[in-house]
Amino acid sequence: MGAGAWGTALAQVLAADGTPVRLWARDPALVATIAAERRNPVYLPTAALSEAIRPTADLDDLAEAEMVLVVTPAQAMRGVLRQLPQAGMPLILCSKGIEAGTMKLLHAVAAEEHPGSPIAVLSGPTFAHEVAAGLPTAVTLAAADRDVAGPLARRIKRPSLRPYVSTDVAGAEIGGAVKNVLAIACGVVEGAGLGQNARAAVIARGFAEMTRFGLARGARAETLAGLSGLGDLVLTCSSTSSRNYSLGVGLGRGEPATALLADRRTVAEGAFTAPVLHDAAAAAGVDMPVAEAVCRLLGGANVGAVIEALLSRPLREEGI
Ligand SMILES: NC(=O)C1=CN([C@@H]2O[C@H](COP(=O)(O)OP(=O)(O)OC[C@H]3O[C@@H](n4cnc5c(N)ncnc54)[C@H](O)[C@@H]3O)[C@@H](O)[C@H]2O)C=CC1
Ligand SMILES: O=C(CO)COP(=O)(O)O
Repeated sequence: MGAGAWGTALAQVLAADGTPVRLWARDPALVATIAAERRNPVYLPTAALSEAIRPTADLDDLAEAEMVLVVTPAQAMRGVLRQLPQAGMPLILCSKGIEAGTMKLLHAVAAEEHPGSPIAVLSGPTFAHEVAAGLPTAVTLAAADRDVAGPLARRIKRPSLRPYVSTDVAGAEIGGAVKNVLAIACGVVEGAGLGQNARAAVIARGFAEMTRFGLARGARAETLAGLSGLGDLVLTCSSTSSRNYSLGVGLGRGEPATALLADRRTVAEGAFTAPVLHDAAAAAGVDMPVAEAVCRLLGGANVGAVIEALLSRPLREEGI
């Protein structure tokens, strides 16, 4: 469900061995193009798509599915889930974010919209173009019930896709949501020319923020230090393949956030997560200075002033 870069890549890795996969896109014109060209020229132009992928613009076509992978932008998830037939099939949430307004993690959103469906979360260091190309990738597959996560993991594993099972759903989600905001911060470091020492500092202190917030919201530290937390943080904080990192590079160069966001066709989730995270951290009484700095930059604050404010914070002991 969702034919952006990530939904298309997941469809491809699952269908590469001939497993039939329906790929839902909301845009019928994109569905027609994917069916005709066996490519998604808008969101994943480099990947040749398997004949086993059947694109559709009709959510009713998913009613008979063995499972549904939900891969819309995080803020669109509730609306699209509301239109999906209530067929009780497992839902695997692959998007990364926190719902604006409610501050809910996406598994809670899905459970509200589909109370009859088992819910799982798939998250980790996974650039879509690499997954579609069959390059080796490991992910966290989390569900509250191990008897849900285990069979799903066995069903989606492929020679190049290795799921690790977890029962820490909140931890798997928080890592993916928070790292997008921290990836913007690392992009800012590059764009502002602050050097590699500074980037490593942002990754390490950002991880401390992720851990503080995660623990406050019921996550386990070992999950945050795993694929869906630290693993994904390292990936997206060090590559311009990350849309979030690239957005940060622009901000660091002093380009206005409004113009950078208006220019994007693809989603940089961190820009939507940052203000929600700011509110959620305040509600949980958690200090998140790096995420807060990203929020200020997205709101139009001056780069130099934001960096100065971060560096002049009172000294503290290292640790979470
Ligand atoms: N691209 C990647 O490498 C990865 C992305 N993700 C996550 O997957 C989610 C989707 O990301 P991508 O596929 O990369 O996005 P994308 O930017 O490539 O495509 C977004 C897709 O969502 C659709 N869309 C936009 N608004 C919508 C709405 N209101 N209702 C339904 N569909 C809507 C667009 O038409 C498009 O098909 C995000 O939460 C992202 O953080 C997770 C892992 C890897
Ligand atoms: O989540 C991702 C890789 O795991 C993709 O990162 P971006 O959304 O920053 O491109």
